[in-house]
Amino acid sequence: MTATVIDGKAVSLKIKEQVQMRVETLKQQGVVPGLAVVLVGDNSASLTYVKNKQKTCEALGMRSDLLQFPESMAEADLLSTIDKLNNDPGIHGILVQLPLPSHIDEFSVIMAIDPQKDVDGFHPVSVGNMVIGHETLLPCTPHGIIKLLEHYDINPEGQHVVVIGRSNIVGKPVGQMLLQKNATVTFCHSKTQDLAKHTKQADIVIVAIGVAKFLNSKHLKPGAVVIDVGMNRDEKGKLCGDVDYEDVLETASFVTPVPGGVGPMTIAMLMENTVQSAENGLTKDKTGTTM
Ligand SMILES: Nc1nc(=O)c2c([nH]1)NC[C@@H]1CN(c3ccc(C(=O)N[C@@H](CCC(=O)O)C(=O)O)cc3)C=[N+]21
Ligand SMILES: [Mg+2]
Repeated sequence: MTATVIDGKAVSLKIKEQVQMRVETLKQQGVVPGLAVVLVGDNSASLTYVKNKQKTCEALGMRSDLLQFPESMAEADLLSTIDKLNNDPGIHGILVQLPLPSHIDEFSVIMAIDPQKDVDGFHPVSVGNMVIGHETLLPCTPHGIIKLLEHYDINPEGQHVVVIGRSNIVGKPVGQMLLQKNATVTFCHSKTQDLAKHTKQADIVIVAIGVAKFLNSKHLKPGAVVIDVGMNRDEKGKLCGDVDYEDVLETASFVTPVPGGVGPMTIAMLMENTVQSAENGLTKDKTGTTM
């Protein structure tokens, strides 16, 4: 039985439609959700992603400011730029494109963003709230993965989830969020002994390690759900994931393609976070309390 291909493009479109409606409602109340994307340096990949985010923002009727600075920008200047955005009432979401040049400390930059506008969900306050299960802006890729599972009625409750990779932007948060949804979660990483022993027990495997076509059917038990967060270039320069896609089709029950799987969901959830932040701001203004 061939695996069902999880159509991230289609699900992301559905989410963007819902965001568009929420933008319309906000506009009737005089609020235009605004996203500021800060890009330091001219790394071409980042430029493509940033342009993609801007295009999507505008297509949904939101304001999108792109602030681009030279690679040599001083950390202090970036921090004061963020401070201005924190205080700009027309900006509800702030995203500083990573990675940053090595002379800039990423942690200080993330810490400088007002958690109310932290649409990446990278700020320690956002991460802390997510881990304890408190209302917060959730990290886009992990949240997008949860939405994909929901859309295909894949209920993580009681399921054994194996996450391979423990980055702060995908591996760690997605495991915590699935724990929050009552899954049994195993975190695997480069120091894990006998990886296949763990992955062959998994009902759901999430791969986010940046190694092209790493995971194959020998890592899986029949019927496993495979979520590929990889974003690599294969020998022909084509975008490919961390999963040997053709090889797992006959073993997995569901698999996400790269491109067209998790990637588009990341963008859609960024849009949703921006609208959510604008709605939070409105609630705060009305009730004078923070969400
Ligand atoms: N502060 C910050 N937040 C981010 O969310 C962030 C970041 N920095 N730095 C870089 C990564 C990368 N990223 C992607 C988002 C969508 C696609 C995406 O839409 N991928 C499409 C393919 C796009 C293509 O064709 O290249 C897909 O997988 O179908 C890819 C990559 C967000 N990032
Ligand atoms: Mg750095």
